[in-house]
Amino acid sequence: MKEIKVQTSTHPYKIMIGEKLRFNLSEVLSKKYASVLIITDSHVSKLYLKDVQNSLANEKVFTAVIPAGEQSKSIEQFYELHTKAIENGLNRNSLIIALGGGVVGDLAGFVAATYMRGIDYIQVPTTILAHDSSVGGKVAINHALGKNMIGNFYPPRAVIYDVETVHTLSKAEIRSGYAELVKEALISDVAFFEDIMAASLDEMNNERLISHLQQGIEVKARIVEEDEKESGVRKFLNFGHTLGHAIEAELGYGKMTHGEAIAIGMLFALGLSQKYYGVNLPLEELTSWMKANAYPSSLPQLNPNDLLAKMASDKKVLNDRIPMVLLKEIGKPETVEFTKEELLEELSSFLGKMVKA
Ligand SMILES: NC(=O)c1ccc[n+]([C@@H]2O[C@H](COP(=O)([O-])OP(=O)(O)OC[C@H]3O[C@@H](n4cnc5c(N)ncnc54)[C@H](O)[C@@H]3O)[C@@H](O)[C@H]2O)c1
Ligand SMILES: O=C(O)C(=O)C[C@@H](O)[C@H](O)[C@H](O)COP(=O)(O)O
Ligand SMILES: [Zn+2]
Repeated sequence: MKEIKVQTSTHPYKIMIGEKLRFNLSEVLSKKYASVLIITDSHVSKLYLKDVQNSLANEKVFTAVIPAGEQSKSIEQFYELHTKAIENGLNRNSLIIALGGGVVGDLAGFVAATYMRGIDYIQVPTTILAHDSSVGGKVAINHALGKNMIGNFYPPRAVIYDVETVHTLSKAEIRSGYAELVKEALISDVAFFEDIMAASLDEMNNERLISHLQQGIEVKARIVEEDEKESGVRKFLNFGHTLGHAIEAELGYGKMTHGEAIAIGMLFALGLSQKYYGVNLPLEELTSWMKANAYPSSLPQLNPNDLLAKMASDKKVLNDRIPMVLLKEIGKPETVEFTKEELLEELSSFLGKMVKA
């Protein structure tokens, strides 16, 4: 097992990465809790809930199973989970366990952040994407007008990542998770990026997968330690997200996976970076890799003005300009502000190509 420590303003926590960790949760909990509520979704419950329940034989355990999918990051589901917590008598000495991907992690983390003004929770990620979402304490639900609009920064007590679980993911979910690894590579390290580009998602060997997950987590953990509340370098973790989030909201949550939307957002951000800095970036290499790995290469017709309106309500926006994370080169991200008019031209041309592709 590998351990990565994260220091936050409220408390430090450990990310434990290894195989079969889901069978030993009790052993890694640092304290005894009055009760535990495991929140998971309808797919993950069938695969891993029993293992986790059995590993907590000495605790009083309740479970809540939400419908799988992005639409569960909703105010209604949030309220239902609070009802469940109250009905089961959870108190300030109770623990919430988020067992699943980023949807469960973001939602359950936000329930933990708000139940009785905040109780402990741990992340037990089961998707590749959740190497990112389980670390850093961003917890949230969506609003029809924007992604993750209702949330908080609320770090978990621990992240227990049993990497064996990702072997049951569908190809679409592997793709989605790898988009965030590509993001972490692009903002940090050319060797990491090239190692991903050299791999095929269909033939990924376990050792390489674990190495990518560990590298991605290291990148994320170090950024979060430096800037937990996103006033500076944490914005770089949003590379590809300004457009990606707008696409998710415009298409309707869950129509495209988070990672696929972010992958499209990264292509846009790379093209914009090339033009803005007059540099060559691996836009073609990434486009070919995405094609080889069956990422969506086209988009339904979307109105650029509607997308821009969503981008203008992004959390990074502080005035009437839209901050975009760009790359000067791999590992050298910067935030650059654009007017809506400047972005409209770029976006219209990008979307034109995506619709035709
Ligand atoms: N908080 C953050 O820092 C952060 C970072 C990145 C993404 N996110 C959020 O994460 C969400 C996306 O997370 P996700 O991609 O994990 O989606 P998800 O949680 O919806 O999981 C994807 C699908 O895979 C299924 N699944 C989960 N684990 C499985 C397993 N081991 N085997 C088989 N199926 C499994 C789920 O039931 C679901 O159908 C988005 O809402 C995004 O905004 C948050
Ligand atoms: O941890 C971060 O910071 C990120 O930006 C990670 C992103 O991958 C993630 O999708 C996050 O939820 C986006 O946050 P938001 O503040 O743009 O909603
Ligand atoms: Zn993301």
